[in-house]
Amino acid sequence: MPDALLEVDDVTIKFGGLVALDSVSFDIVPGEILGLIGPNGAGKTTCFNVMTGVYEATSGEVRFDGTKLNKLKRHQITKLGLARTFQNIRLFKSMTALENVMVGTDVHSKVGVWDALLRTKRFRSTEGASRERARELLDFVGVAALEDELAANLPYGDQRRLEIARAMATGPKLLCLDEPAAGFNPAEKQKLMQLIRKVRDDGYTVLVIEHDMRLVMGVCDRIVVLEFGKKIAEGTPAEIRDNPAVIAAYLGVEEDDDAS
Ligand SMILES: Nc1ncnc2c1ncn2[C@@H]1O[C@H](COP(=O)(O)OP(=O)(O)OP(=O)(O)O)[C@@H](O)[C@H]1O
Repeated sequence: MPDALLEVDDVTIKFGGLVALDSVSFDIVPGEILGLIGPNGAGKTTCFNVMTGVYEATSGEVRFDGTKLNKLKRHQITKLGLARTFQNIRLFKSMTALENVMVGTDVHSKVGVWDALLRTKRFRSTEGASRERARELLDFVGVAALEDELAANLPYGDQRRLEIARAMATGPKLLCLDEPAAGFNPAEKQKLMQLIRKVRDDGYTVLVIEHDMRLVMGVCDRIVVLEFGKKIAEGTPAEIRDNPAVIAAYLGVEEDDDAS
């Protein structure tokens, strides 16, 4: 396996008496689509949050591209190359689709406030490049025709796609999608699977948290399964599908429950 892009190394997170993550370790390698799954309350979002700087690990560490993330702020983590979308869409609703994506491209911009106020040459050329990149990304996710629409007016599925474009605009090495299929019908899920594969084929590494098993099994190269804050399995979709501990976790029965 190539060197890991992201390493979750023996991470524990406690909220008071509750252990939300219990000595969890796994790697994400460049170019893969990794799925993080588990029943409600298993710790998936907590895991996402520790990777993206929302929470700090109680013990253990997360390394991204060799850099320890524990003490970094969210924007510093974004600059390192880790971007995410949210379970509940968080677009700038009163900005257009294009503007939403341009905001993402600003992460690496060297343009300062004075450049913007005075509309300097540097500002104009950066703005032009940013607009062009944003257009490419809108086209990539399939919402190019809606670039001038306010984000709030986009159909739900297109808002989700726009969020992915905005996250991609930050130029991430790792793109983390938090329940991207939430609220989708089967046809939209199918389109989303194609988009996730296309994102990976374009050179990105992808982490997906998702409840929809068909989507996870259909799109992921590897899957990590959490239950009650612990990693209970890791493997290919076929391995996970047949894993007794995973089946038991999803059926809500004990592994050693002999039903006698
Ligand atoms: N900020 C917090 N303070 C206290 N407890 C928390 C906090 N965040 C998460 N938890 C708890 O940690 C546990 C794991 O929650 P988490 O949201 O990570 O699970 P999940 O697998 O993402 O669940 P779901 O699929 O329902 O989103 C839960 O018991 C939850 O109540």
